[in-house]
Amino acid sequence: MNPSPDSPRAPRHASLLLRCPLRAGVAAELTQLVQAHGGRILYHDQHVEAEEGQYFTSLKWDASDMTLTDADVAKRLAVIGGKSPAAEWSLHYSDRPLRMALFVSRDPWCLYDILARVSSGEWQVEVPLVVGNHLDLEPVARQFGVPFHHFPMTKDTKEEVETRQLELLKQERINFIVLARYMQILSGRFVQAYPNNVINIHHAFLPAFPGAKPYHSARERGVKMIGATSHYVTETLDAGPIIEQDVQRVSHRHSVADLVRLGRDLEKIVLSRAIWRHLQRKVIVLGNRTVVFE
Ligand SMILES: Nc1nc2c(c(=O)[nH]1)N[C@@H](CN(C=O)c1ccc(C(=O)N[C@@H](CCC(=O)O)C(=O)O)cc1)CN2
Repeated sequence: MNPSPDSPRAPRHASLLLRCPLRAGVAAELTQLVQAHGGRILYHDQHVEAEEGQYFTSLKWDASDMTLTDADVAKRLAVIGGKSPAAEWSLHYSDRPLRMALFVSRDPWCLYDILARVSSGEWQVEVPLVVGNHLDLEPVARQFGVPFHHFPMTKDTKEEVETRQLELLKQERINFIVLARYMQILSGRFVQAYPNNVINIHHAFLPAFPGAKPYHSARERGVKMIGATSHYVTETLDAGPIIEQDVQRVSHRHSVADLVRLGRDLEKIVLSRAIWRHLQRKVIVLGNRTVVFE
């Protein structure tokens, strides 16, 4: 169905994330770049890490009537941000949705939650594929009309399987990957192919209880709170920059099965908040920490 000629054109929004060495005037230069060339600022937030001498900003504007080309905006940002390696920035336009791959194993709740948010239109993102190391969740992907790619893996086949996975992700122009209870440890090679673009949900309040079976460890420790943590994936297990966390009270009456049941809701909400912030271009990484704008 084609929109009628007089239907309102969707606005074209630009979202800038920038980190650069702190210097006077950088905020004014960025807002001036937008406003002097037809952009209308919709959101602007900033943060300074004084000790590291770093400036961070999240700037969003309506670019529908910009008088500069995207390439010219990028060139001027490179000058403002500075060419030093200490600077990094990304500019995303709303008419080019990000492409997200989902990696799963056997646990379905996070996959259902994500696919429901995408299929309902809550999230403007493309999900070209689901990758699973087991076939359990193929029916879930099929239910939402998303191609499922089965990559069974053992320690001996991991390198070869990851090579095929990376080829598929490149072929599908994937921008970032979500590990939705994916229970395989990614190699350093894989992680380096998507730096700070692999998001994991760990079912514990990190740094407590990293690794497999955190609910068993929590029960054994007799905790009075369980938690969930979403973080960018690094080669070191469950040690990447934290994006979002939350907790839930528990007591001696809760078995491991109870903790798993109570933890499911935490995992879904924490992972969805992290994905939403990433989609909104609100997360910048500094070392092993993040700046997460509202
Ligand atoms: N490079 C990384 N890969 C993965 C991470 C990560 O932080 N860095 N997070 C995990 C998810 N996860 C906990 O949230 C987790 C998954 C699996 C295991 C584990 O030990 N699994 C197997 C070993 C599988 C393998 O060697 O690949 C096991 O139980 O022995 C621990 C934690 C996802 N990947």
